[in-house]
Amino acid sequence: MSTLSEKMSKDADGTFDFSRSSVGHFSDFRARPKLATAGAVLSSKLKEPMEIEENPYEERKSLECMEDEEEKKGKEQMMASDALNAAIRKTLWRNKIQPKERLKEEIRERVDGSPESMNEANFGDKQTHEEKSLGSKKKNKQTLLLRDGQHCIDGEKRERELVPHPVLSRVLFHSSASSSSFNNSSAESDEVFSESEDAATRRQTMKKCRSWRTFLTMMQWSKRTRSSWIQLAGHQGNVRLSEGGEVLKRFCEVEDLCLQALMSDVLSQFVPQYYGHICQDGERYIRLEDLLSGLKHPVIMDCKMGVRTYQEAEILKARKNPKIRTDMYQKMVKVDPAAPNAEEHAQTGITKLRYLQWRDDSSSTSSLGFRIEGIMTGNGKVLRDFYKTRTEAQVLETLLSFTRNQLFILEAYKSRLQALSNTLKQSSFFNKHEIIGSSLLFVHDHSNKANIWMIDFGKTVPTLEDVQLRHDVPWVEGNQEDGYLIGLSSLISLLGEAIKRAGEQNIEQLT
Ligand SMILES: Nc1ncnc2c1ncn2[C@@H]1O[C@H](COP(=O)(O)OP(=O)(O)OP(=O)(O)O)[C@@H](O)[C@H]1O
Ligand SMILES: O=P(O)(O)O[C@@H]1[C@H](O)[C@H](O)[C@@H](OP(=O)(O)O)[C@H](OP(=O)(O)O)[C@H]1O
Repeated sequence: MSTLSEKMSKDADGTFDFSRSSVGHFSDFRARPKLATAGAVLSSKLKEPMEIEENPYEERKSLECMEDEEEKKGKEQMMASDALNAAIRKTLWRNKIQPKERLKEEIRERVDGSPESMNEANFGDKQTHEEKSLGSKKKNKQTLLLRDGQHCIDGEKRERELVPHPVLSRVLFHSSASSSSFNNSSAESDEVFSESEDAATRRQTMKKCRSWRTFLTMMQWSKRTRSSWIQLAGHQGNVRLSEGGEVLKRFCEVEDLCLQALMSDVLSQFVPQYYGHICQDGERYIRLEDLLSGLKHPVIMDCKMGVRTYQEAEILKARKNPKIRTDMYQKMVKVDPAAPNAEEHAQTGITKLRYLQWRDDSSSTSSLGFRIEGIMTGNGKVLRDFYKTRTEAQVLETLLSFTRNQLFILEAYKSRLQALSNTLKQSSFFNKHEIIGSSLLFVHDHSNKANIWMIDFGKTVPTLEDVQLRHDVPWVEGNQEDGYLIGLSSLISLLGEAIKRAGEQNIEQLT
């Protein structure tokens, strides 16, 4: 089995030229202060605004659409404005804060007219707005309000009924339906500007509308980066990106309940924002924030956490009703023809439990408490062959290749995991759940933005009343331990080792 660096070095375009990248980034690193937390690392990496040069045509086109000089000036000023840049950067790559604080911040932003409120609307807040809008506007379609306020649109091809911010909807209307500039006297405007508003207030609001439009134009550019969205691991076809930019995942009640609980837990800052459900063509989906949003050429790694990937219930099921799976036998033979025993060869089948246990043992799951499921490199190459990446040395090599020895990416990842470790200690969700088959999604891009998120709660279940999990002790049947913290501490220590190795290599290359 080849290591990741071997696989990468096979790339014809030489994208992964370690010597070049290492030297460059080392000097970068030396110039930066040592950053203590992921938040600090991230904010220090968010200096670069969106890559406007990516779509010069779009920029020109949108500028042409602006009719009056004032508007052009407004746009230029807005583009130069630090505040907007900060808002966009934050929108593209937010460093999450607690939901309550977020809600307060959003309310403030809405009052101030900041564009962020559009993209990062709090679930409850957005929901209320959607419901209100749905109630007040008589739509020509049947809208069913489901439990928890989620809505499901019947007989309609649209993905969801998202009603944006009132001012924003006006901007959308104007920018999409007509190329004319904003017109105070239009019927549309009348809905936005109440009769009691004086001219000054109107002017003020118009200014905001323009900033909204500028923001939307810039969001259009960021949308371009979506072509690099990918479902890296898991059941293929289970997860996809909607037209509206949300991640839609096939509905699973177990996962849905977890996500709901997580939104009000301290762990929410490590979990994609959950927006409820949607029904589409008779299929139900969970709506999630896209963690790759705004990233150009994202580099991703999916690590499945824990010392086992099967629930105790699956053991009981396998004993009671052993179902022989030919597909799993075939997958096993493909990786290791010698893995099945004589009986399994004879029946050309194995049970799912046998397959999952074999997967755990031949990868680093059983020994290190996590395994690498897949990696997408910056040039879009997808690597999923980590079945036999088991030892610390193999994982370390893979981590170095994944990050291309970039010290500050490694540092940011390590800090983020340390923050996760601290937060897990305070989390009541973590305290009360057995977390099986959940992943950590590592994401960074060429502009040095990096983050790690918890995803996939399809096999995460509440523990029984009398069970108190530690998460850091070995599993024996019946103790329900998942070994999540074993995996986390292995990852942290391997990242520490990778930082050391990358530093040494950088020094070697400099001397
Ligand atoms: N919110 C998200 N934003 C961006 N990408 C995501 C998001 N959620 C999932 N993905 C992508 O989809 C992949 C699979 O996600 P997930 O693990 O939730 O699916 P799954 O089918 O339940 O997996 P499994 O079969 O391992 O249980 C991830 O590796 C990631 O690439
Ligand atoms: O990654 P691999 O080697 O392809 O193996 C799959 C992986 O273990 C999934 O986690 C598992 O789904 P669950 O997590 O839902 O159990 C799936 O079982 P399935 O084929 O029964 O869906 C396996 O096929």
